[in-house]
Amino acid sequence: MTPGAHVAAAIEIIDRILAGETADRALIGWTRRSRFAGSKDRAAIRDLVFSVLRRRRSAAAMGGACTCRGLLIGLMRQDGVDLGAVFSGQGYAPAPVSPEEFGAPWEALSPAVQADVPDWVYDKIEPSRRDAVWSVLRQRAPVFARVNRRAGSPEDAIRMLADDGVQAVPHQKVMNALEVVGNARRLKQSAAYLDGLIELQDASSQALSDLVPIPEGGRILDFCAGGGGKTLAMAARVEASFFAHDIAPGRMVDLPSRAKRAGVEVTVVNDVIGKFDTVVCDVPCSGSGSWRRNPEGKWTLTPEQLAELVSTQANILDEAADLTAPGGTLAYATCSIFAEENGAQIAAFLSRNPSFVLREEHYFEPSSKGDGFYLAILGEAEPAVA
Ligand SMILES: C[S@@+](CC[C@H](N)C(=O)[O-])C[C@H]1O[C@@H](n2cnc3c(N)ncnc32)[C@H](O)[C@@H]1O
Repeated sequence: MTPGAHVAAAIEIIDRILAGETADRALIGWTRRSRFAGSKDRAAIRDLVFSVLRRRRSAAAMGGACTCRGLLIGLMRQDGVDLGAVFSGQGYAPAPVSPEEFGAPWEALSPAVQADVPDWVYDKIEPSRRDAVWSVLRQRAPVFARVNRRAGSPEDAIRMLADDGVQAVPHQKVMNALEVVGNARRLKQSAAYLDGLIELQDASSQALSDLVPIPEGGRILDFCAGGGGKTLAMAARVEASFFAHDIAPGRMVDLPSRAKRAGVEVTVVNDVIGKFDTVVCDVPCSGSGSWRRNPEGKWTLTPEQLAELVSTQANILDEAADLTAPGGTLAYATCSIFAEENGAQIAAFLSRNPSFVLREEHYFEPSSKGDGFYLAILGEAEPAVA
């Protein structure tokens, strides 16, 4: 396929997204209808679609309209692509661009439009963080893998991946993290992945899992386990009894097979009984720290939804506090960059639960080294001896 045909395909897919389909569904549908496209074509088209979703506001402004064609024109203008070469009208390429289709130049866009977030979201973080955070979230996310140290070393993983044509390098700061720098789309077919030597996991998510205190031989509960990314990362670190719970048990359906592949034991529990030495709450949140991976979230989040999430998080924390053994640890995590889901949520929890203290707090800003996350390590004070 030519670059023009890639753009025509992206226009078709974005048309469906604008009509209400999710990006993943629209991409899968296009792939099914377009058997002629090879894996490199599919990767190039996916890249265009996700770039538009990340930069939707500025692309619409520069392309003169929030239509599928306008968005692609705006994106290409931003990237300095020769529009005449791509929108050539030749073969499968889209029709040439007329001067009326040009929107505003980059310099004329407001800061929130350049940041590619809604106005109310733009104002939510302090001015000193805005430029760095919003510009990172407009970019493509790096791909990270976690090396399962029970199965081998980072060097083993890099070698095995290279044998399958996947290039990876060690992460500068996170011990068992690799950045996949070439042929990431082959990762899930690689022997290193299929044999349980690596898992796909963001580097900040790995760093956060490494910081949760896990006593050897203790009872550890992942209260919002979802797919189990953090459960598996913690279980790879220490010998302890791991329990996974989620209000939506269907989300944990792959966890037993993933645990088996990784050579660790995790018990899935629907009814949580007893107390635990460590309770981890990786709560549902705005996902704002990982919006470059899931860019649709930044356009669909509303202030009302955010308020509802904050209230759900508070309820989960209170429930999890009751499950924490005296002297135990309650770890609270989000992939959010907003204060009300992070530090302010914990301050409110501490005022409701004076028997807990804040032991550690970690902020991970979204960057080339990982997504945005927050972690609070809380401790339940030992009851005083009379
Ligand atoms: C951020 S995701 C967890 C991701 C997961 N820890 C991982 O690393 O892959 C949040 C999870 O919380 C679950 N959840 C929402 N409300 C809950 C509740 N009241 N109790 C337990 N889990 C809940 C959701 O179903 C969702 O799977």
